[in-house]
Amino acid sequence: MTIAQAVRTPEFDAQEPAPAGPPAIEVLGADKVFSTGVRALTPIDLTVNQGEFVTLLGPSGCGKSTLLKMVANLIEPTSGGLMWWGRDYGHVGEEGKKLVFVFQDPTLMPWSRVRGNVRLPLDLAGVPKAEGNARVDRALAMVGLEKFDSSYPRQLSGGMQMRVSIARALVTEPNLLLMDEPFGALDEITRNKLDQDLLDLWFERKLTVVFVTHSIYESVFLSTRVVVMAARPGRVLREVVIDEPYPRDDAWRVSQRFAAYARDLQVLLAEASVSGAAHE
Ligand SMILES: Nc1ncnc2c1ncn2[C@@H]1O[C@H](COP(=O)(O)OP(=O)(O)OP(=O)(O)O)[C@@H](O)[C@H]1O
Repeated sequence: MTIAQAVRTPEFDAQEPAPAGPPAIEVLGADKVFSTGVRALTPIDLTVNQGEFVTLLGPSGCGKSTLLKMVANLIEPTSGGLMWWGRDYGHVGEEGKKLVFVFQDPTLMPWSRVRGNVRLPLDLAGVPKAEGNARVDRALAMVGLEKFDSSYPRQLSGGMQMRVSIARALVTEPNLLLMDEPFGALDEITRNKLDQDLLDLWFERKLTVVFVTHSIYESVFLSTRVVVMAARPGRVLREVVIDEPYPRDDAWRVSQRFAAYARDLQVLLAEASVSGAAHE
């Protein structure tokens, strides 16, 4: 019996199938061996359905970012493959299907005001100015920065800069948001606030999100499903459905069910570390 099985709570066993939207992303036996010889991922099978909020949780080096970058088509699998909305990557963009990647570092242009930073993807795509400005206004309102459109990045806090980065992603009107530890560098209060705002945005706009984090609490707060990964070699250890209705708020953070999920994931992460060490 594994440690995780030994302490499993009722919540843990009461797993329901993931939300039933059609697949947005299918990872089909995709693995990754880098040219250095490092095997970052063993073959992964994972489906993210439309409308889900899926979090990849695991110890450092377990391949979370590698998997997310494969989903973003920023790196190719060594073998196996992926499908985006049931088709290959060459068809992304058809029928209005778009994905966008948000990094931990907001990577803003320091010489450009907030409005210019958010408008960048539209300028690159040749969107006419009037339409672009209207879309920038909408994106800034979504992240609560409409009064800061003339500020420079250096005039903003770290949390506000991250909001600009999210607005720059939303201005492209994506269906799928891929986020690699977007709030990892922020203090806990700012992080909780941004988690709440992101969740509200996801809920209202019916987005699909794949989110990478080290934080158990963040994963329980946000996710419809947590994919726990283990290292050396990187693999999926377990998927846990967080069976809690939305919208979620601070009452969820302090509930007993939240604590039970967090405890179960803590045990699973301990198992992930032990089994990772066993592979060394
Ligand atoms: N471009 C690369 N070339 C060679 N090895 C790489 C490359 N990118 C990642 N790796 C290795 O692949 C493994 C998985 O890395 P990855 O960054 O995906 O893990 P992670 O779970 O996201 O880690 P962290 O939580 O620390 O960001 C690590 O051993 C890492 O050193």
